[in-house]
Formats: sequence, C-alpha cells, structure tokens
Amino acid sequence: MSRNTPSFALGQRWISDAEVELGLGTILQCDPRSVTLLFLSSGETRVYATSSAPLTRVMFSEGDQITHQDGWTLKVEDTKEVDGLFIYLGENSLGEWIELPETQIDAAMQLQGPREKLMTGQLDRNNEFYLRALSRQAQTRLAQDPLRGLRGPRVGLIPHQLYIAHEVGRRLAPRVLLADEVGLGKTIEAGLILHQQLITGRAQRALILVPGSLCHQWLVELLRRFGLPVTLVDADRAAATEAPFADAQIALVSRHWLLGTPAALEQAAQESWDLLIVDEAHHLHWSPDAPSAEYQQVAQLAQQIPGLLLLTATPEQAGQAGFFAQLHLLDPARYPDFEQFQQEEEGYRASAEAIQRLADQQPLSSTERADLETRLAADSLALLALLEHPETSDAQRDSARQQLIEQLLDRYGTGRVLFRNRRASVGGFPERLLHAYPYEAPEGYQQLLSQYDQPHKQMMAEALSGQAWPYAGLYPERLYAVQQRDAAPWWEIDPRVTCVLELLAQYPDDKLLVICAHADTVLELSEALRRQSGVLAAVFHEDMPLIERDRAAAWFADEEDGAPLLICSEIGSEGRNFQFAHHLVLFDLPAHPDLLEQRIGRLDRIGQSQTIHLHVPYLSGTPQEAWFAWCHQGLDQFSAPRPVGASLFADFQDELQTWLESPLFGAPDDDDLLQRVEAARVAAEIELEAGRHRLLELASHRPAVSQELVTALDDQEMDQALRHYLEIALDVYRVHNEDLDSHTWYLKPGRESDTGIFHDVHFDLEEGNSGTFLRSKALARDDLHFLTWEHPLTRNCLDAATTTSQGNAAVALLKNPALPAGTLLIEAFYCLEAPKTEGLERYLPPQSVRFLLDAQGNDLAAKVGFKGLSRQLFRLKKGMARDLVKLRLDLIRQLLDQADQLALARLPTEIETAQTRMRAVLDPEVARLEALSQLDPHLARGELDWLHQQRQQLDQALNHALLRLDAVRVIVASGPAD
Ligand SMILES: Nc1ncnc2c1ncn2[C@@H]1O[C@H](COP(=O)(O)OP(=O)(O)OP(=O)(O)O)[C@@H](O)[C@H]1O
Repeated sequence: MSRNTPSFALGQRWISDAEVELGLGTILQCDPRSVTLLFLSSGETRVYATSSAPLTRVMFSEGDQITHQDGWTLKVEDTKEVDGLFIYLGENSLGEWIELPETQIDAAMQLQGPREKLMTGQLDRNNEFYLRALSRQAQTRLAQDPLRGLRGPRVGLIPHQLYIAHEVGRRLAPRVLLADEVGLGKTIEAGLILHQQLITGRAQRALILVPGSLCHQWLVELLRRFGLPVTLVDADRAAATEAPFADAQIALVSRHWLLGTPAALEQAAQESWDLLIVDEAHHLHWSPDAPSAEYQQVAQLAQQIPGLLLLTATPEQAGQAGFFAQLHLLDPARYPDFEQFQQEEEGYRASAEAIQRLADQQPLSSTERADLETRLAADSLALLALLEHPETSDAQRDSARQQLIEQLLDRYGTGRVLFRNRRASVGGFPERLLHAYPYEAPEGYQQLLSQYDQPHKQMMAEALSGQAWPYAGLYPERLYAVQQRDAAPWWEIDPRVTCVLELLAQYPDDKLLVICAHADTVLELSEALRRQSGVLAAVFHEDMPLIERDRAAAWFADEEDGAPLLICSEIGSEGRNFQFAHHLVLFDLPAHPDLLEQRIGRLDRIGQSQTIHLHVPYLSGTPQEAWFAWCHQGLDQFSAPRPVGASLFADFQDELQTWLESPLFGAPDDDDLLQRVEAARVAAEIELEAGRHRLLELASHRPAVSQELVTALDDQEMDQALRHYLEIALDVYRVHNEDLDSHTWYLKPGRESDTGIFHDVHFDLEEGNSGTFLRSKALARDDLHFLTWEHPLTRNCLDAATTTSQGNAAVALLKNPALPAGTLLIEAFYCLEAPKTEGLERYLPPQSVRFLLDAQGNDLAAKVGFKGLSRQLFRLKKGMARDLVKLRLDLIRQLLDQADQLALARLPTEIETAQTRMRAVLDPEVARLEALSQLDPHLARGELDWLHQQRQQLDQALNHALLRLDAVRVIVASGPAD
C-alpha cells in the first residue's frame, strides 16, 4: 500500500494525518474549496479546506490483503484507475479472480501492520520502536536460555536443588519422586520445577495436593518465593463457587479434603491439568493385595495428568512395597511389577559398580562388559562401542560416557525418576546434640502397664489407645487417661511435664518445640503447663481448623511477643518449618524410625544456623526405656538420619516386641539385641552406600553441573542488559524510576503511566514499590521485588511491547558525519510464525530476524549492530517524518520488498534450526521408550505412539512457518553538521 495525493473524487478512501484513529474515511462531497469525509467505523464526519487538507490517500499495492465490506478478502495483484477511483484486482480466499472497487473496502479494516502504518503516516515514537525490537531480541534470547525458569525465584542458590530443578524442569511432562532427606528443600525443588514448566510453556496448569497442615506454608512459599498465581481451593471456595477449580491456574488443595469429598474430586478430575504435585506421598498406602482408596484416587489423577511430582523425605516409611507403589505411580512402564522391582534391587550393587567405573573413566572389566552386553538395548550398545572405539575423540567419548551412565541409571536403577540427596553429601548442616532425661516411672503408670501381661489384655490396650501392643506402652498417659478416669489427671504424676517446665526455665531466651504422638496429649499437656505454672503454649494438631494452626505457628514464630513453646502433634508438625528454633523436646518417641526423622527435621533443615538440641525425657521401667535404647544405641538415630531404619524395624519386628516389653516383664532371652541391630545397621549402610545410594548419588546431583548453574545465576545480578531494558520500558510506559542505591530502584506510577504492565504484579500503585537486582538483598527483604528477566513486571513489559502494534513503524534521523545527508536505510524486523500446534512454542521460540538495507538493497545487519546504530539515532517531528516518508515512498517500498525476499530466503534455515531443536528434545525420549519396549514389547507403547504423532504434527507445523514483518524503521542521515 502507498500514499499519494491526486485530486479529490467522490468515493475515494483517505485517512486523516492528524486523527489516524478515525480509520479509513470516504469522500462524501468535494468542491474547489472544501472536502468532506465520512469515517464510518468511528461514525465521525470531517470537513477540510481543499488546499491544506491533512489527508493521505490510501492506495494498496501488489501483495497487500484487503477486506471487502462483506467480510471476504482479496490479495492484490493489479490495480487500475477509473474516473479517479482505484479498482483492485486479485484472488479471493477461494482462489477466484475478482475486482474490488475502493468504495467497497471495509471501513473497519485494520491498518495496524508496520507497512500500513508507515504508508498512512501512523508513526510511533522512536523509543517505542527501540523497546519493541529490544523486547523481541530479549524474547529470542530468553527462549533459548538454558536457565529459563530458574532466574526469577527468590531462593538461595543451593547446588543440589538447582541440579534437580534444572534436570527435571526441562523435561516434557516430568514424572519424578523428589525424596531428599527431611528439610533439604523438596518444596523449593518442586516450586522451581513448576516455575520452569510454566515459564517455558511446558505446563499451563497444576494441581497441588498437600496435607491440610501444610496448605498455608505452601501458599506462602509459592507466592513469596515464586510469585505464582496460586489459588487455595477448599471447602469454603467449593461452597461459594459452582466450579471451584475452573479458573484456578495453580490449585492448592488439602489432600485429605479433596480425596474425602467425592464431588470436589470429580470436579478436579474434570479439569485439564499438566502437572500434579503430591506432597508427603508416603501417606498413600499400598500393598500388592490392598491398595488404599487414597492411593487409587491419586493413581487415577496421575494417569490423567501428564506430569507428576511426588514429594517425600521417607519414601520407604511404608516399606519396600510402599516405595515400589510410588515408583509405579510415576512410571508404570518402567516399574510394572513389585516382584520384578525386588529382583532389580538386588542387582543394584553390580550396576552401581559398573556405573562408578564409567564415571571414573576406568575401563570396564571383561565380566562387567559381558554383563552389560546382555542387559543393554541397541542404543546403549552403540554408545559402548563408541566409547571403546580407538578413533573416538575425547569430546565424543565424554558425551557417550555421560549418555551411557544416564541410560544405565534409568534402566537399571531409579535414576530417571528418583532424586534423593542426603545431608551426608550436601554438607554444611549443624550438629545434633542429644540430652536424655531418664525418669522413674510413676507408680500409677507402672501398675497400669504391668497389667497388660496377657494377649487378651494387650488387645484391650490396643483398643483403648489405637496402637498395637507393646507400642501402646510407649504412651502410658493415653492408657492412663482412659483407664483411670477417677484418678488425678496423668499430667499430675508424669515427670515429663516437670521436665518441660525445667527446660523452659533453663532456656528462657529460646523457643522450645515440643512434639507428642497424640493430639490429646498436646491439649492436655498445654493445660497442665498453664495450670502448673501459668505458661501459655501455642498448640498445633491435626484436629484444629487450618487457620488456627497457622495462627499458632505464627505466634510461636513471633520473635517479640511470641509463645515460648509450641506443642505439636505428630501429624500436625509434619513438613512444617521451625528452623528458627534450636530446641526440640521429644515428649514421647514415635513408633517408627522415619517418623522420628520427620520430627527432628522440623529443626534440622535448611536455614538452621545453630546446634540442634534434642531433649528426650523417658520413663525407666517402661517400654519407653527400651525403645529409647533401640533408637539410640541400636539405630543411632539421634545423631543423623538413618535410611536403613525402616527396613531394620521390619526385619527385627518379632524380637522388638519382646524387647519393648522387657522393662515390664523381665529381660529378654537375647540381651545382645542392640549390638546385633547396630551391626546390622552398619552392614546395611555399607551395602546401601555401595549400591543404591551410590546410584542415587550419581543420579541426584552432579556437582560440576550445579556449579555452573550457581555461577551463571550469580552472574545475572550484574546483567546490564536487564537494567537497560527496564529503563527503556519504564520510560515508554511512563513509570517514574529512581535509584535508591546502585542495585535498588524505587518505581512509582503516575497519572500518565500505563498501569497494564503491573497486571498480576503485587505492586502498590498508589505508593510505589522498590525492587532490587541483588539476590541476597531480595532474600533478606520480602518487601523488595526481585528484579529479573522473569519478574512479572519484566514479562508484562515484554508482552506489552510485542503484542500490540505500538512501536512497529518509526522514522529516525541518523547523525553520522560519515554519511551524506539524505542517505536512507530501512531497518526491518521479522518474526518466525507457524500454525498453532500443541507444544510448538517449545521448539519455535519467538525468533526475530533483523535486516538493515541501504538504498542499493545491501543488507548491513551483520556489520551495523542494532544497539550501536540506535545510539546514533534521533527523533524527528511527526510532520517532518511523514513528509519524509511521502517523499521517498518509492524507494521505501522497493526496499521493503527486498527485505521480504531476504526473509523468504532465510526461512529454510530458521525452520531447520527449529526442527533440530525439536528433535534434540523428542528423539532421546523416543529412543528411551523404544529401548524400554525392547525389554518388554507391551511397555510404553501408548506413550511412544503419542510421541511419534507429536513429532509428525510438529514437523508439519514447522514446514508451514513464515517470517512475518513485525516492525520497520526508516532511517535518514542528516549529513555532516555545519
Ligand atoms: N534455596 C532455598 N532458598 C531459601 N530457603 C530455602 C531454600 N531451600 C530451602 N529453603 C528453606 O528451608 C526450609 C526447608 O525447605 P523445604 O520445606 O522445601 O524442605 P522439605 O525437604 O520439603 O522439608 P520436609 O522434608 O520437612 O517436607 C524451608 O523453610 C525453606 O523455605
């Protein structure tokens, strides 16, 4: 389309230079003195003096697309002029040759493309063009950034977490078990993975199931650290809304509520989610004959939802079967059968040794090689051959070795689905100090417990306490409370109450976390403390409403006026963050080793800065004494996590029964039990260390990789490109910006500001907010925004600058003494676009291509950079700019056509790059599933077919990609200054 100024005639189409927003006008009346135009789309009429009418004739050219007033379109191939009116000739969308008189052009036709705007004089400010182009370039760069999704979260750079997040977050529909030891940051890892999946477009929606007691903590972490749009879906919301999940992008739900509320579960299941996250997954009980209802409900969701993250610090709390059940949920093709899984576990040591040898770059022994050959599929054998071939280069060998290790970890271990880091390998955790307080058991307890000496009486104890005998004997206060209703309350005779009071007196400036197995004990103990010495304790247990639990936790956390102690129940405390406290009082001990580790983990977690004091009061002469000895001397559980605790607990179950009763009914026959348990623990740990742990360690953290991540993320603080970008964006959107220090800005919108860029940003539009580029500062101060390329404000600017037509047509003056006045350049940006197909954006990131043409049509883009050139450019007044375009119209059109040709020639290269990128992601997935299905032809078929289909659809879409003109700038040299 071009612009010309012939004489006026009725029916001609013009636009107003002064009011371009009026759209396409039609001449209604004209005489030698005045001309009248009707702007149909805006319903306005204007009369201008003929001699000075600020009007531009609209004339379309070959290749332009025009819309008829009836809605059909025509691609212009030719134009003729009859009685002063243009008639356009070309093909309509049905391929028919047709004529379209300009009088019939749709008045509402958009003239917002860069060419149309340039030709009709709708010129943007030069800094708007600059922002648009900067945004496109940033989007291209960000889309290919290997750290995408890791930059924005407000988290400390902890290597093992970054490794997992980076490894898993890039996957297509990741399905993994995050099983780091208690308190090492599984919630953070899940948040990082989710953030990456959302930012990269791999996922749009997520459903998060957590224990009710952790809802608030999760909500706070997801908002504060990740700025994610999370919605808490609970009974209140379900009562108030018909479809409580419908507009929740990330729905956070109490697992207990959801799985216990059939209507809500059905509503959740009807939504389409990309990622399911289940925290404390060890609660999903499973056995080969009797999977729990909860397990089956989650399995149903896990089958429907492509991505799945299971979180547990104690994956084996429910034994090997429970562990298998979680792996089966994640990857039924890889873990189809419990028996097969058990057999595989036995072979871990051999696999671990072979993998270790590969990792150490040692040659494999002939037995190891033969063993691998019988077990490996074709793709791995090819890698093995490449590794051993004498002509393989070092780089090829490294890459083959790494791929082979990954395949071995995946196929002969749990490498691909299980991540478990341990304190022992992470390091840097404070010491644990045990303080044991043996007390004489009160007479009342002793008498009571010694009554349970017959099986039928023990059954009564079980019925009363809900706990199997002799474990019921670990909680004498529960039996006493029920059986001795008429006596004084248990807490009047129990010396452990005095112990808590003494500890309070001994550590007046410290916070004490007290954990009891039962909610009733929590309530009664707090009442006892209040009555006996006026101490007000915060309490926290599973029967309290969520809001009260959170209030109690906040009261305990308050440094100024907070409660000196918090009394928690077992279930109530799981997963909570209490690392600001350094004293844990184990009022009783839980009846499972993994629960003990969960308790200690409330304090012994990332962020704990001091030695952790574990206070254990116990009653001599009762099962508590024997159980303490088993945990301390047998398993050595207080000094460090004991991953073999759960299996030894199962192995020694029968002997433990007698052992626990021994203080009541005499010494067991076998009094060297503790030494035997200790020996078994040491042996099992050595075996684990060499076998599964070794495999896990290799798969869960590669320090060389995480170190690179840490360094790169550290470096981003100094990213001048981000600061420059934000400065320009804030200028264009008219937001006031002030330096508070060299890394911190204060942003304040004004009346002129475009506040759309604050959409979904937690920002005070009235008062303004500050933001910092420094991670350490953002971690220390929640009130500061953490400014990164991934902050919602930056993302909104990137969107706003590229999704409207603002900034897509501009004219600028080039002040460069070396160029003669009037030299004209055209700077054109093109975007690669393809038909919308599922998953496309992953392989076809926003790609922008720049051309800079001189008057002879030479492309100078490679020689003259965008930013360098922009620095030499100055704005021109709008009127002058329009005249300039008018004057050089033919040349501009010709150069734009040439740019189109260059873009066309570039297209195949761009498509090929996108295809290569797509294959680099999909092909290894396909190869893995093919290898798995070689081991068992029934496995993975569905997923494999789906991947093949996706690859085909994406190939097709990419083959139809186009380079579309996105923005144009006409540059004219002003010549040497006088
Ligand atoms: N990278 C990090 N930056 C800042 N804080 C962190 C980071 N990682 C973990 N934390 C903090 O450490 C604590 C433990 O993290 P998190 O709750 O994720 O651990 P977890 O492994 O899920 O614990 P649990 O086993 O008890 O469920 C939390 O207070 C968390 O905010």
